[in-house]
Amino acid sequence: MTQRLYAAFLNLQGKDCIVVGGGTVAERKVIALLECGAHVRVISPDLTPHLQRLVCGGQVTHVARRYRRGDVKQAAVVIAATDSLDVNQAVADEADEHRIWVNVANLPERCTFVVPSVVRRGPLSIAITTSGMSPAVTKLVREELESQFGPEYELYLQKMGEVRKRLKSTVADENVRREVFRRIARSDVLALIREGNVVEADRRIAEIMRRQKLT
Ligand SMILES: C[C@@]1(CC(=O)O)c2cc3[nH]c(cc4nc(cc5[nH]c(cc(n2)[C@H]1CCC(=O)O)[C@@](C)(CC(=O)O)[C@@H]5CCC(=O)O)C(CC(=O)O)=C4CCC(=O)O)c(CCC(=O)O)c3CC(=O)O
Ligand SMILES: NC(=O)C1=CN([C@@H]2O[C@H](COP(=O)(O)OP(=O)(O)OC[C@H]3O[C@@H](n4cnc5c(N)ncnc54)[C@H](O)[C@@H]3O)[C@@H](O)[C@H]2O)C=CC1
Repeated sequence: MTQRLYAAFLNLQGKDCIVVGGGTVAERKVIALLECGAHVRVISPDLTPHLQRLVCGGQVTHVARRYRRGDVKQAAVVIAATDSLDVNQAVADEADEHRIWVNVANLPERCTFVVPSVVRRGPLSIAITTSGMSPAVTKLVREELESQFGPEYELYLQKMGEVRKRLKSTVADENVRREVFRRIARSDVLALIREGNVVEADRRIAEIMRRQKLT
């Protein structure tokens, strides 16, 4: 049976992350780390043109040589993304010794975490994994979800977040709060935002709150 993976979202803001290798796979992982505010150090004798630009722009630190034992310590996560099984294995060994979470691009069985495919719509993040069974299917599922969950989720969640914040500080009864959130979620607010009818969406939210005597 496939190993069941525990799902979690890491807060890597300001955390040091090490990526060994500077090819296309490393590039994809580096971009995803930067988008989450991580400090990234790439250890590789060469870089893709895009990684090179990130180094020139100061967004990424580059150690321009091959991996050496001793490179992997004091990092939040390590990604071994070279095209060599031996090198990636050595990186994984060192990470394991230091109990650092490690992702190994070409050895799924050595990953202590795998990188999922992610659909992002503002604060909504949907992560997908096939537990290493088929990245091609993972990508396909992402594309399907992207067509299902459109850009309207960003504004919708912003509004839900505002209502939630307001009610948490003004309505003491948790059951009342839960009922309001449930009603908004089951209403046509999302559909109205999708149609671009934001004024009507706001009106609908206000109406639901009024019915609960909250405004
Ligand atoms: C275990 C894992 C480790 C990890 O990297 O975390 C892993 C491992 C491997 N991937 C391989 C191949 C491909 N990977 C992709 C794409 C992605 N791979 C990603 C994650 C993962 N890949 C982790 C498990 C994810 C899960 O559990 O589902 C994604 C989701 C995230 C990301 O990398 O950012 C990103 C999709 C981004 C998107 O949404 O588009 C494509 C598609 C393409 O390129 O078009 C292909 C070719 C098609 C195919 O092989 O299916 C190979 C074989 C190489 C070979 O054949 O030798 C290995 C090694 C092996 O399996 O041995
Ligand atoms: N996990 C994933 O999502 C995927 C993984 N892969 C696998 O990942 C591996 C990497 O793929 P690509 O990025 O396309 O390869 P690539 O050939 O584009 O890049 C390899 C990089 O590793 C560097 N490298 C080699 N030896 C090194 C060392 N000793 N120290 C530091 N850096 C070193 C190279 O200089 C190069 O920058 C391959 O084995 C490939 O099969 C492929 C597709 C997807």
